[in-house]
Amino acid sequence: MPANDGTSGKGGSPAIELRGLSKQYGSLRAVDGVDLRVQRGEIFGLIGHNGAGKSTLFKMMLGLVAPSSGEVLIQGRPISGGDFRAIRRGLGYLPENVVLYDNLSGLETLQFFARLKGAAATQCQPLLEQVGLADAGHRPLREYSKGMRQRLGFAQALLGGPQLLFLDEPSNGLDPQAIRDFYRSLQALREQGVTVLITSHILAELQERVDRLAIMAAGRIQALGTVQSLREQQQAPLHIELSLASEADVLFASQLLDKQGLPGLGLQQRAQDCRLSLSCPREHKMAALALATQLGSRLLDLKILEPSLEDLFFGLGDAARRPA
Ligand SMILES: Nc1ncnc2c1ncn2[C@@H]1O[C@H](COP(=O)(O)OP(=O)(O)OP(=O)(O)O)[C@@H](O)[C@H]1O
Repeated sequence: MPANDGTSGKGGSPAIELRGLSKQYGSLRAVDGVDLRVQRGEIFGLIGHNGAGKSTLFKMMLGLVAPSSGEVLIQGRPISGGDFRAIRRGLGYLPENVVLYDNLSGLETLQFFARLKGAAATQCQPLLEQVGLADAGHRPLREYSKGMRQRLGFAQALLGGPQLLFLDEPSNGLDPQAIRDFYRSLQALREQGVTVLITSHILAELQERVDRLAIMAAGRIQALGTVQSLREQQQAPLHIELSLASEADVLFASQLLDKQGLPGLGLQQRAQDCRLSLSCPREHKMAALALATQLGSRLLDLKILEPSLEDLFFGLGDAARRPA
């Protein structure tokens, strides 16, 4: 494992350990030699292009798809071993596409899944309340919106109080308030020591909410770490945005910055709203700020923006792209 992957370094067996995990479908290598450790109590994000192998990786970790080679250990125990059923009982899974029966009510649906999972039926009503469906529990699912179905799917994943949660695009169809509530409940679970693996294509949503993440492409992990460690690994430039008093000041500022010739400084003038954006290598941040202070009263405001997860994803270039 790379040293700079932001691993928390907590003791004990990792919640999940993958060793050389691969899955071959005919001539397609859907997952290709993945090594990974996720620590207990981590919220771990998995991102990547369509078909990168995220769901297949999830299904192998859940024991739903047999690996072609490699090994999955859950809390130090192999998922394929004799205690498979006991291990599975400690896992919660929200699949990408939840299959639900339209004629059952929300409560009946949860009770059905509780029976399958061997969980107490008394958990169902409190779980409906937890996901904001208390008032809809007796309505048939054919009357549920997409977001309500997704919330019910989340409640289903929480049945039995799992210590490990696998959530495949859980915020799909949720409105902004529901997304916020959903991530708050993930934080609460994390504080109780629950480990959460989550996939999403909405990178801005994951950026501030995961402890670490892996970027997958073509079945492989291309980058791994905290968002900050990925910024450092990639040496991703910062964005500095200057607001100036007039168009003439924009010109003055860009000439001043140009004259200093700091290497790698990308200048973009937006004269129409008196802004100047710089893409600035990290090591020149202080020099660029020192230059900005020379602008005196011409400078009205200054913002420093760290590269977003989306910037980092696209910064990987071909390594993050879907094979043609
Ligand atoms: N049962 C299967 N049989 C054959 N190929 C499969 C099977 N399941 C997945 N694949 C292929 O494996 C690759 C990885 O698929 P997977 O669903 O894991 O990707 P993903 O990263 O979850 O994609 P998405 O973001 O679109 O959900 C894809 O090329 C897919 O077509």
